[in-house]
Amino acid sequence: MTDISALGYVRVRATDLDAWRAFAFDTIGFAEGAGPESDALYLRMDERHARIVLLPGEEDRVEAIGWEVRDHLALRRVQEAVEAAGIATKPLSQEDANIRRIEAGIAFETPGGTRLEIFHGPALDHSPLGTRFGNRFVSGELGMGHAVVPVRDLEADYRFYAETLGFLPRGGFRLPTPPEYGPVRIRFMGVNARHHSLAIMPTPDLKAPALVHIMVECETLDEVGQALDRVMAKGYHLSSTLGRHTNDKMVSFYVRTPGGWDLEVGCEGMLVDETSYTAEEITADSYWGHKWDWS
Ligand SMILES: Cc1ccc(O)c(O)c1CC[C@@H]1C(=O)CC[C@]2(C)C(=O)CC[C@@H]12
Ligand SMILES: [Fe+2]
Repeated sequence: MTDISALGYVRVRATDLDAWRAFAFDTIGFAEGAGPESDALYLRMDERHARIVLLPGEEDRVEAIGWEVRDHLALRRVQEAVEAAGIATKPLSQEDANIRRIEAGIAFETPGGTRLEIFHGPALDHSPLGTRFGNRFVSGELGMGHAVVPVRDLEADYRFYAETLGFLPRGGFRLPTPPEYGPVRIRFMGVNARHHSLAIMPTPDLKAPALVHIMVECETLDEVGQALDRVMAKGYHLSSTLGRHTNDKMVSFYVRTPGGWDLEVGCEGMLVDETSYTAEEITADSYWGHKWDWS
């Protein structure tokens, strides 16, 4: 089993924080968290000070994906494994750890160039979670949700996540590419009972680190439906209609964030029992729904 226990946080650069404010707090129902970086926006979902951190920037891009480990021993094991794979790691400075409200962490890049941070010891925010609509998120030991990341060389990153970091393969989905390309798959990977905390998507023309989507899970279908109502009423671009995925059984919709990537808002995700699970290939993304709008 992997030392990585959950998706902890995502830090992104954002060009339009006012748009993010209206989207995150008034539409989706994140709570506003507090933090030391002036002008940054902290999206809170639970007792962590923030799960998504939006930093003012010249462009919209992902800065780092933070993966949580149990303690400093696990952090050291991950660091040794990454170094042994020939990838240099850097400890986060005390200042960087303070900013993230964590005890300690390291940073490095995957072979494909995604910046990862591995951390332990998050400091908790015990103040009541003031979400605008009284909505609740499913996180805790399942982590904040999942991230889907585009990678140029899928095999290289897939092997790194699986063989070096110990992520568990949780199946794939073949993209409808021409047969002469050979099989091209989105790969799903998990680190706990959440079906996937990460998916990597082959993107041959990728130029800079990016995000395809982040998924957050609501406690109830009503919360998802109410968020969908608000998204529609306010005229956000619905990237995909409501539907139920075949692998994690999640009922979700996708909305285009002010950052240009999608937020997947879901509920009813299944829990994986590792004693009996085998990684499967799904042949449809959904049982129903999920009609994509690429415009
Ligand atoms: C298939 C699937 C199952 C569970 C998920 O949480 C999930 O995000 C997906 C991916 C959905 C979707 C897809 O399968 C085809 C390619 C898509 C449309 C993308 O380009 C982004 C999301 C992808
Ligand atoms: Fe997803």
